Amino acid sequence: MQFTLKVIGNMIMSLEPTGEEQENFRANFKIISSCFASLPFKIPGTAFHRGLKARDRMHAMLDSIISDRRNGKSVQQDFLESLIRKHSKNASGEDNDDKLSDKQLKDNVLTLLIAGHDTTTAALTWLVKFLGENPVVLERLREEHMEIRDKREGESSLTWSEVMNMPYTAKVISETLRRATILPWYSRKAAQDFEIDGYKIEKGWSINLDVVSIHHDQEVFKNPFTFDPSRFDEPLRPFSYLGFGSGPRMCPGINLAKLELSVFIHHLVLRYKWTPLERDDSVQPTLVRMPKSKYPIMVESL
Ligand code: HEM
Repeated sequence: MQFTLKVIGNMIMSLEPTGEEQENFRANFKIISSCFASLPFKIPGTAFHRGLKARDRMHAMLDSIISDRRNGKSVQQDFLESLIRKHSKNASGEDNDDKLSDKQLKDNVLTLLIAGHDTTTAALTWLVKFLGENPVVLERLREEHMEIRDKREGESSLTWSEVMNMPYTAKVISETLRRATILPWYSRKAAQDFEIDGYKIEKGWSINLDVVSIHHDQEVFKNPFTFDPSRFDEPLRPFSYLGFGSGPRMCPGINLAKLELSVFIHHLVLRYKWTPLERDDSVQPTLVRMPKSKYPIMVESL
């Protein structure tokens, strides 16, 4: 979905939503995303090599954007601006030890774009699919948003306090992330030797969590394959829901992602109805779980 790249590109670095810069950016971004989990062979012709070349082109674009910001040619109020002003090394080199070099700065921007784009795109796609398949949930969700709209005075847009007060929407988002499990695994390093189900794990080993199984554990989630946001009415057992991970490495984009999803839901359910064009439940076996068909739909105004 181009929508999420436009939103995140705009928030992080005020990228124009259309035009040549956005097109180049999107083309390179697509190459990087598609070879993200490829084997690391730096040999021309491999996906990894293509990814490195695309990253270099992205760095060159960022170099020119950063230089325009530093010499005052472009002034913005975005994440990149605060990285440049507050967190990057200055030319004098004084008091710079805890600041980012330009390469680190560019890598941070790319990390946020990559980590924040495909995940949110997948979440939106699953959301549309689950809502389409669960008309009762969709109706209740629509009621919540109609109430918000009806209470609003005049033509004003969605406000921050409205977004913060969407209890059913928050449960729908959590249930979407549970059922879909956008990131099916991620790893941790064992801090000490331990044993689990008879398997010995040694300190320092990398452990992959099987989040799909955790999210479909019958003991925690009754009828785990049913889409049921009311599961989140009561607090769950700790570590049984890991839609955004947990602990110090938990997703730092959690609030941005929830905001994007809530705003999208608001406009989607108030304005549109949709029907799927393909019925295929298989999941694309990539790092970010996505319906294989990308879930094409036909959309009509309500
Ligand atoms: C629905 C959308 C999203 C989902 C489902 C999601 C999910 C996750 C998960 C499961 C992790 C691993 C957490 C862990 O190891 O405990 C993660 C890490 C991360 N996410 Fe997200 N994420 C989303 C959106 C975003 C956005 C919008 C951004 C940034 C703009 C972002 C940036 C990151 C980064 C940088 C990490 C690595 C954190 C670290 O290793 O310290 N994510 N995300």
